[in-house]
Amino acid sequence: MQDITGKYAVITGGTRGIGLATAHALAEEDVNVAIIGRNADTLADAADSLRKHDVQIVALNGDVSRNEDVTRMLNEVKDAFPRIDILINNAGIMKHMPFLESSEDDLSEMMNVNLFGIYNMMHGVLPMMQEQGLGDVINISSMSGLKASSHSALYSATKYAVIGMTEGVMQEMRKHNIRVSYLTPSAVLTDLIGESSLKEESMTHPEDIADIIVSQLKLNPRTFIKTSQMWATNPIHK
Ligand SMILES: NC(=O)C1=CN([C@@H]2O[C@H](COP(=O)(O)OP(=O)(O)OC[C@H]3O[C@@H](n4cnc5c(N)ncnc54)[C@H](O)[C@@H]3O)[C@@H](O)[C@H]2O)C=CC1
Ligand SMILES: CC(=O)C(C)=O
Repeated sequence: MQDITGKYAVITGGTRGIGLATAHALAEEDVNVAIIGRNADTLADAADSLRKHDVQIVALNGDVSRNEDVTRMLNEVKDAFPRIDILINNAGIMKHMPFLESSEDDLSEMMNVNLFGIYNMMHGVLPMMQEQGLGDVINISSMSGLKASSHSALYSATKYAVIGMTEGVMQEMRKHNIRVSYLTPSAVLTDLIGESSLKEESMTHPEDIADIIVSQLKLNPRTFIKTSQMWATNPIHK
């Protein structure tokens, strides 16, 4: 295992859910963390909650689907951090609806955040990691990126696309000692899925995904887990 103390991480969608839990877990490991969020107030609250850890915390306000925001935010990171070792592309949105009731706007809204957001972030960060000759990028897809279900056709399309893009980028980056991987969680107890038919305690919690991310980052840099699926062990209906 490697020691990740003192590394520098950027987490998109770090203001709540899986992103915020990951920010806390990394800060707990003495990793310096920059979080990205669209809402200035929630971003400030999340950053304040992270300041109990004895590491550098940077709050970046912007929308990952807007390339100009990503360029500005990465310039802010470069002013604060000497390098970026870890990029967690976590920001995502989900809309559920029957396919025939969906619109092109629904599709482009989800594509813009879930796919172009990751594209924009990787375009900005990977050249820095190539120069460093090391780095970790973890993209959050979903079980919906492996198997679509009724009313999730558009969301699934974005998450399948994340996997396709990640697989290709992974192959290009290995020779630079950059580990590019993706996770496919199933239902996680966050605001994104809203009311669930499952008992909360029996579901996967955001902290569980954060634990997996930290474990993967601690692997010796010569090895990585290309992808992993997370399931609740024994999901129980209410
Ligand atoms: N909760 C679940 O059951 C599962 C979630 N996922 C994925 O995990 C990721 C995180 O999801 P949750 O923590 O559940 O969601 P959440 O809704 O609790 O948090 C999403 C975060 O992304 C941020 N965000 C959304 N759009 C953004 C944008 N355009 N620019 C910057 N930040 C933006 C939000 O402000 C928030 O901080 C998403 O990509 C989601 O698709 C995957 C599988 C299961
Ligand atoms: C929300 C999501 O991505 C699920 C349940 O796979």
